[in-house]
Amino acid sequence: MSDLNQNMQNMNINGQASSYVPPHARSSGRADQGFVPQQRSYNNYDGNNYDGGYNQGYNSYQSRGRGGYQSRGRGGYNNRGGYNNYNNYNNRGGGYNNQKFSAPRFGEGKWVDGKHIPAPRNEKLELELYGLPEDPSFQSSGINFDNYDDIPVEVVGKDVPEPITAFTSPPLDELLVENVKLSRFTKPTPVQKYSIPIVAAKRDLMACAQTGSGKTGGFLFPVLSQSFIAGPAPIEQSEGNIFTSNKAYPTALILAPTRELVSQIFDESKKFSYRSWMKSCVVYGGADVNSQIRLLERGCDLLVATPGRLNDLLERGKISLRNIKFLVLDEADRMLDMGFEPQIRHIVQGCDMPGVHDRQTLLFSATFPKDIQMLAKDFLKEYIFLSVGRVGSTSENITQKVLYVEDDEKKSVLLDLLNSDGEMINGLTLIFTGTKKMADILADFLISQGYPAAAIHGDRSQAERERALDMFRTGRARLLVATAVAARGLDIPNVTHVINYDLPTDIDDYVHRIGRTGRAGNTGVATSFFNRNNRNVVKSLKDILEESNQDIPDFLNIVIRESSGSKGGIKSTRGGSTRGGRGGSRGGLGSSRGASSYGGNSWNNGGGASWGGYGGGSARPSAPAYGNQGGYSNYGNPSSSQQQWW
Ligand SMILES: Nc1ncnc2c1ncn2[C@@H]1O[C@H](COP(=O)(O)OP(=O)(O)OP(=O)(O)O)[C@@H](O)[C@H]1O
Repeated sequence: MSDLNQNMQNMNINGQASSYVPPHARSSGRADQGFVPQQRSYNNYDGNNYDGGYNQGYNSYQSRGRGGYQSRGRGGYNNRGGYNNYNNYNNRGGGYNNQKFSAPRFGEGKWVDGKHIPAPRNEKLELELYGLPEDPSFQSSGINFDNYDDIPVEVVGKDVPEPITAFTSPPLDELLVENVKLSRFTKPTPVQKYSIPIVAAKRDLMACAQTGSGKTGGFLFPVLSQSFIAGPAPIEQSEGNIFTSNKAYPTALILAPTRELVSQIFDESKKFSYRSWMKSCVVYGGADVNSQIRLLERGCDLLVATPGRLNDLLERGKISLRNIKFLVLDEADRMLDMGFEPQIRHIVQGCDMPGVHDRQTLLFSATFPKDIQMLAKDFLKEYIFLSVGRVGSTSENITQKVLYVEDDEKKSVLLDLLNSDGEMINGLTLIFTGTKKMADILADFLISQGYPAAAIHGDRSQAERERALDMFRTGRARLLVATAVAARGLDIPNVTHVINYDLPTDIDDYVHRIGRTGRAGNTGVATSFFNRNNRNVVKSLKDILEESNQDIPDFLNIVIRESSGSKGGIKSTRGGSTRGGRGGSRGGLGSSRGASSYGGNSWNNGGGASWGGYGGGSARPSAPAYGNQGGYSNYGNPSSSQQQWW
């Protein structure tokens, strides 16, 4: 890698063809011989080869239309017979009804006469849910996990509860603590340290934390724990007999932008709701709606959904939101980017969900542009704002490299990277392209060169997308070529390298893309191919590299200089010309308490969102002072164009 880097750094970027001849194109014979990728075998814990049963299991899964990643290879518990019913064991009407009508199933507890009765432990299920410690398809925390403690945290709001330092009961429910231990989580990440007591104190929360730093647990732990303690809401008589109305009445609703993300959150929720009265369901578009309805009819206490499909099911009268105690919006900025705002507003304000004072709302977002602030103003009450690290910053667990590569050299350089030491042996590599077409072309190219590659993008069917992800997770495809559809939230263990074959045009996407590696305290590498076509992000890319103490190649400065001399110049897209959502000054907040000093000025770099106006002492936050700082020019309506490249 280092030789290659040297070559790249020394490349002539003055528009002449490079003299660099990639090793694989030289007559060394490697290209002729073809590459025989080394691949670790990933067997199921029970010793069955995953390949063997995959298709059969996958198809049967599809025919049930269950949704989610059940075939993703973490033991594949729908593929093997004995456990096929585990996820179908949901009793109708959720935990409330268990007490009267249904015998609990494996791993499902019940709520009886105001008491939580957890199910007995089940060894096989635990193996399915939590895996073995050495199983690489389960994320384990890495050597830098303790470094999260050094990340500056800022908490703003009235009467902020003290953070916790360990997973203990109280404030957490005992069962949740047991499930956290089964997941081998030894201590909370910063976002979890704060979110757990904040939610326990019945407060609303708006939060932002670095990629891979445990935001999912940040909302799942407190929501599940509080629900375990409080139990389900009784169904009112006026609703009629729910056994004939076949409606689901979830207690908690989690909205997230993509099918993959909701499926992943659903999987996590099953781990942490194990043995409890809470039954999880997932619904998303692109999968058979009738199968999802049948599952909902069997009971749903925690619903993870994409906004579009949830609206559909609400319109069909299959779900009532009247019992919602917790509303979580994950990746809120991405949902707005994707044009989901009308659906979200309809779900929250236009159906039967309790009002803002009768539920708790948690909003997680990487950026805080104007429309997110509007949403927060309408959906949250006197909330606490939590930020872990600088908003939009990258984790220092990721080593970022930028190579100058002209478009027509990208394939060659990619092959070089893939052939460099250990690349195809040690971990998984995620390669991002700018377009769906390029994702297919590149995956085909890599396969033709003998590399185990799969592709995922928005034009692929749901089954194809799940299959590609599954192959990647299980290591059967060690390379996944993806569009931005895989940029956010996906938590795939053992991704050691992210390659931006095409850099994104939005620097926030860069942050999320590279955040697929270096998660949970593990280290990772992100390599980006840069050329003059990427000049729109050059300044913001340099800012990001600087902030996270990475090397800055000279060519970035050259292109910045060139561009600032040209008509219009170059501006940082960070909080400036394109999005304006990053950073953001937040004047006028009430009390402020940081776990460590936040460095004050870093919030003011962006010049984008003004986070002002929320008076600490008022019963409700007053309208944020949006500040009109000119940071939002392109932010308004990206959904249609975005979906083209997804
Ligand atoms: N307390 C913890 N101890 C150890 N590992 C943890 C802990 N909390 C979360 N993890 C693991 O860290 C990984 C990243 O967590 P998660 O996916 O929630 O990150 P995230 O902050 O939501 O990232 P992104 O911004 O990319 O969505 C997951 O594999 C999760 O299981």
